[in-house]
This record gives sequence, structure tokens and C-alpha cells, in this order.
Amino acid sequence: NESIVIKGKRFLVLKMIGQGGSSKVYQVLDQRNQLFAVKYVNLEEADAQTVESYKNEIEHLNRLQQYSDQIIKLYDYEITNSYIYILMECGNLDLSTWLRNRKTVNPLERKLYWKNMLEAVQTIHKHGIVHSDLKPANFVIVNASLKLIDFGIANCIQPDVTSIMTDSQVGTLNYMPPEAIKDTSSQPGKASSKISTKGDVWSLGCIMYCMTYGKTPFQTITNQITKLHAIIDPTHEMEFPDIAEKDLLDVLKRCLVRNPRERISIAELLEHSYLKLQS
Ligand SMILES: Cn1cc(Nc2nc(NC3CCCCC3)c3c(C#N)c[nH]c3n2)cn1
Repeated sequence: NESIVIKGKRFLVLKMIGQGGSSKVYQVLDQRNQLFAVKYVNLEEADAQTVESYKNEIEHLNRLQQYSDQIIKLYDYEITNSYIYILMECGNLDLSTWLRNRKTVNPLERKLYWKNMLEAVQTIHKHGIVHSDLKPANFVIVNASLKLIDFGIANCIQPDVTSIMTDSQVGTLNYMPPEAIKDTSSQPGKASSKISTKGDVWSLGCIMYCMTYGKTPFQTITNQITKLHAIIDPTHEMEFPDIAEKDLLDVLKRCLVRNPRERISIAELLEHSYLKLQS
């Protein structure tokens, strides 16, 4: 097995967890047999904007460490002209893989994960970051809680081909808010005026919908254009089959409101009766 040296510390590579264009995530062991995740980014083909976006992501990840346990722990990083190594806490599994493998979700587990997701996203919003591309693959399970692994600032990661990803989470439209689709003011890659923290609420609502009904609201529509029209079409009624947890049903209905101004906020979601832990 090969080894990686970061800031003079040697790590043994156990396996590759995932890979994207020019980045890879490995599971590694340090000399004391502690498990870590290392994100490797090859900068040889990267343009200046990409390099800048990765540096920006690392700076934010580093700065937000102290504010929430629901942000993945960053231990060290090494940036050179040809590569970046980011040493982080390793999760047991990402939420996308976990959701696909789990047929039913335990209601208490779902409630705890929801609280973790809200806290993580509230933290980045408090520091002026809107993710705008939240999906299950952005969260990993560490022991019993969920942690956010990226802020949507740098390019994203494609899980390893061996983990057969059917609806590969990269570039999926299933979590996209209507205002991002309707937004005419934005050029590709530019932050648009329409994207607000409420866009992340819609995406979180889609994740919770999936944890409740086993699929995202528009997953059955396979034609991508038809899907986009359904997301923005107010006459396309989303289905909310009846469930025992009426509070959860209310959360889903309030997150999946097409008008971002009428959509519930993260602060209101954290006060919602669904999170009162009596049940
Ligand atoms: C499947 N699986 C995932 C883990 N754990 C894990 N995956 C991480 N990224 C994965 C890369 C591929 C897509 C899914 C996320 C990171 C990480 C970053 N970035 C920082 N810590 C991590 N821990 C164990 N199995």
C-alpha cells in the first residue's frame, strides 16, 4: 500500500473513498493507527479560478471549525503548485450511500440527522455562505451524527466508480430549488441574485422528503427538461402521502414551497415542533 506525507507526517492509504474530475478522497491511517480522510486535488490541469476556489473552500472550512460539531473536522492541509492534500475526520459512510442501502429509516435517527443538517447549514449561512447545491453526498455519518463535508465553493467529488452510483449525485437536479431554475440574471458559474439561504432550505427539504418517502419529490420524472418544468410549475402538485408524524409532514410541506419568500427559514425549522424530542 502506498503512503502519503502531509506536513511531514506519513499516512498509510487504506482505500479510495471517492473521486471526481481532478480530486480523490482516501481513507488513511496515521502512525498511531488513527483513521482519517484525505482529499487529494491534482492542480496540474487546474486553472487559477479552480485553485482559488479550493483555497477559498479550505479557508472557510478552517474558519468554521470552531462554530459547530456538524462541520467535518479539518486537521491539516498542504497546498503546493501541483497538488492539495486536506486531512480531515473520516465518516463511516456518506448520507447518499446510507440512504440507498437503507430501505426504512428509523424516525428518531431521521429526526437527529435533520437537526444536524439544520445546524450545519445554519452555521455556513451565519458566515455568509450559501451552499446552493446541497445533496445527501455532502453529508457523512460520523459515529451517530451527520457532518457537512463541503460548502459548495470548490468543485465537487464523484464517489468511486466501484460504489455503483445510479443517480450519481453530482449534477443531479433532484434537489434544485425553483428560483435557481427560473433565475434569468445569472451567468453560468456566477453567484446569482436569486439564490438565497432559502434555496438551501428547499434542498434540505428534498433530502428529508427522501428520508421520509424513499425518493425525492421529482425523482420519478426521468426526462430532465420535464423535471425542470415540474419543479417550477405551480400547478404541478407535489405528493405528500399521509404519515404518522404530522409534524414531519408539516416540515416537508413548508420546506417545499415554491416561493422562496413564503418558504420556512432555517431558524424557524430549528424552532419547529418536529424537533421537540418528546416522541
Ligand atoms: C462512501 N464513504 C464515505 C466515507 N467517509 C467520508 N467520505 C468523505 N467523502 C466522500 C467522497 C465520495 C462521495 C461521498 C463523500 C469525506 C470527506 C470529504 N471530502 C471528509 N471526510 C470524509 N469521510 C466512508 N465511506
